[in-house]
Amino acid sequence: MKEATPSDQAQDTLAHHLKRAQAAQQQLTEYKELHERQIKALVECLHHLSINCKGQNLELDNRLAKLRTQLADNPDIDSILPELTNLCRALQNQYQLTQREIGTSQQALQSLARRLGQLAELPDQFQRELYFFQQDVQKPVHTLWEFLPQMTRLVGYYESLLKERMASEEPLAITPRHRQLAHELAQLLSEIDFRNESRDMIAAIKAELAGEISAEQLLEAYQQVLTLLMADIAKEKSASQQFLFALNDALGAVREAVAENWNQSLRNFGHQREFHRQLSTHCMEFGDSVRAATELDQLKSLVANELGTIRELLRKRDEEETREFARLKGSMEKMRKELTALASEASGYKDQLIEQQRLNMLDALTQLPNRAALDERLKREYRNVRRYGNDLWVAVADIDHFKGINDSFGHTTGDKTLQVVAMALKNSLRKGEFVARYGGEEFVLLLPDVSAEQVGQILNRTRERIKAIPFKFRNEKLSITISIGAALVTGNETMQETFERADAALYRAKRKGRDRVEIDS
Ligand SMILES: Nc1nc2c(ncn2[C@@H]2O[C@H](COP(=O)(O)OP(=O)(O)OP(=O)(O)O)[C@@H](O)[C@H]2O)c(=O)[nH]1
Repeated sequence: MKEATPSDQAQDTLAHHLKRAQAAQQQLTEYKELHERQIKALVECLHHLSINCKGQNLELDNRLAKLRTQLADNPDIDSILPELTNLCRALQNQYQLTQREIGTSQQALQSLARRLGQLAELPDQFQRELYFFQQDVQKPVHTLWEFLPQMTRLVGYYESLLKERMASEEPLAITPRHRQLAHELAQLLSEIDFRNESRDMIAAIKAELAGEISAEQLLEAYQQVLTLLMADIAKEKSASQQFLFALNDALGAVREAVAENWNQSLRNFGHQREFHRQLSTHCMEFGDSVRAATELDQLKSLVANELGTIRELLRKRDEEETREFARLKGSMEKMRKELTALASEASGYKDQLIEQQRLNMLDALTQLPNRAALDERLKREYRNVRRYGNDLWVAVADIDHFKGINDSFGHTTGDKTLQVVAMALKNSLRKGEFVARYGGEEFVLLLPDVSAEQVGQILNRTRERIKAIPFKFRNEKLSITISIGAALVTGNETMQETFERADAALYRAKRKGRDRVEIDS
């Protein structure tokens, strides 16, 4: 066997190294491919993760979007390392923030659960569940996913309780505001004058408003009153419409009759002219014939003939005139009837309007002038004060402890008391004086041309008179008293200012023990 030369040995070594180099090269290529696959998978994973994290906070969103762009452009980990470091910091901050938020929300859930537990008449089972929930909600949770079911649970409790409460149809609680509204509606009803057919219903609503009314009943009362008011307005509107239609028809008929008369007059005028023409032709012909006649007999016969013709003409004319007169009479009669019907319609409507106007100025319960009437009267009186310097006293009278009468004997008794007091006030007036129901149990008196001394005497007399009325409620004898505050109108103040002074005097009278008159000085 031939011995290997050094050169052979060197060649073998080289071949061996070459092989190893190739193997290493192969390995490197495989490693690079693997690395690229891993980077790709990592990039994809980061991409999905970043999309999943989206929406937590703006800064994080911006960083993730930047990272996604960098990874898509150049998935070189070295170049994105600084951004990854920033991102890690932002994620850590976000985690801490989420923890804090979850903690706060858990506290809120706990407080809501506590408040829910404080509601009256909760079923035992519900109370128990709520207790366990409050325990659970105190345990720490680390992610939103752990927290969300807690929230859902509490929402479920609220929902089931709501369903149960709604099913039991518990009435809405009545608040002081509801009571105030009921009172205001009752007062309004006293001031409006409804049609006779609505009065029973209004009385029933008033009685309901005076008692312990529920929120639903109050709403229903408002709805009923609105419906009645709408019906009244509609009736009023239709009455006016009917009157206008009747007026229109009557005027149409009158216009026709006038036109017919006019045409008739024109025809008459034509007939008259024709008659005169015929008569004058005959007269001329007759004159000619008379002048031509030589014999007396001829003349006689001519005259007789002519008289016959004239008589005939006059008869025809007479007949025609009789016919025309009858026609004219008929048409005048028709017109007269239409006008009479219209006049009676108009007068009915006028009465209705006057009655409505009167009712609008009267308080329905006491039949005293109402606030609108008072305003009108005050304007007139104030003008007189300004123009002639007259004295005018404004007095506000208020029944004492009236609420007590309503509360003890009922609203209907209260209403009757108001009527009696109103009548007494009205009867105490002298000529030129005025009283109105101002609202509720308050009345306003206007006393012109009296001195301060006289006004005190007059008002005290009225007060005593009312006190002396022998009221008897459920066999209990009672005397009703009133307090009065009065103020003299001064030339340069507004009505409002005088009223305020009279009101302040009334308040003083109440404060000083009621059943007295206080004059603003
Ligand atoms: N019956 C009835 N009561 C009314 C009417 N208008 C108002 N009221 C009642 O009048 C009462 C007025 O009460 P308050 O303002 O508290 O005064 P008061 O009880 O008269 O007491 P003082 O004025 O302080 O002496 C309320 O209870 C009203 O409901 C009405 O038209 N009819």
